[in-house]
Amino acid sequence: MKIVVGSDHAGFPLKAEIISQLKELGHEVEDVGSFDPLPVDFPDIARLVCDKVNSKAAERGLLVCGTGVGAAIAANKIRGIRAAVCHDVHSAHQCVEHDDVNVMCIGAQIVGPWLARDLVAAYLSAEFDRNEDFVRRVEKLAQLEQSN
Ligand SMILES: O=C(CO)[C@H](O)[C@H](O)[C@H](O)COP(=O)(O)O
Repeated sequence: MKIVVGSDHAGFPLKAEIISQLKELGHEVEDVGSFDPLPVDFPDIARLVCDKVNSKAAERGLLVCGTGVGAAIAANKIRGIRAAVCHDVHSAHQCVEHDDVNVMCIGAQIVGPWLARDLVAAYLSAEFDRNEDFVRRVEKLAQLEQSN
């Protein structure tokens, strides 16, 4: 799978670990930064990741900031993006299965590298379940975007 990954300064060290894991798992990875630990604003990185997902340059996105929260807020403001902060393995796969999440956000100040590995593996191995209830709810999410 082609995965786009981005982080701010707080997520920078964990992003490097996640990229190593993705490569080990055989995924193709595009890193959109940041490329050093200097402060950078998470909305700018969220834009870069989400544009790659929306243009289908990548199938899924991963964002890492301090808590995952700012990255998720930013990503969810971009049309076509369904982002979620996931710090437990169940949410990491169910968010794809039920909600067709296309950008998962992780807080590097909240989870360690080993839990992050499990979160990433759960997220990437999950697929959207095209059950009519889930499809209808995701369509309603798109309608909410249009109504703003
Ligand atoms: O977690 C974040 C946003 O939800 C960010 O990664 C930052 O950690 C947070 O905004 C704090 O900013 P700082 O410049 O690292 O103090």
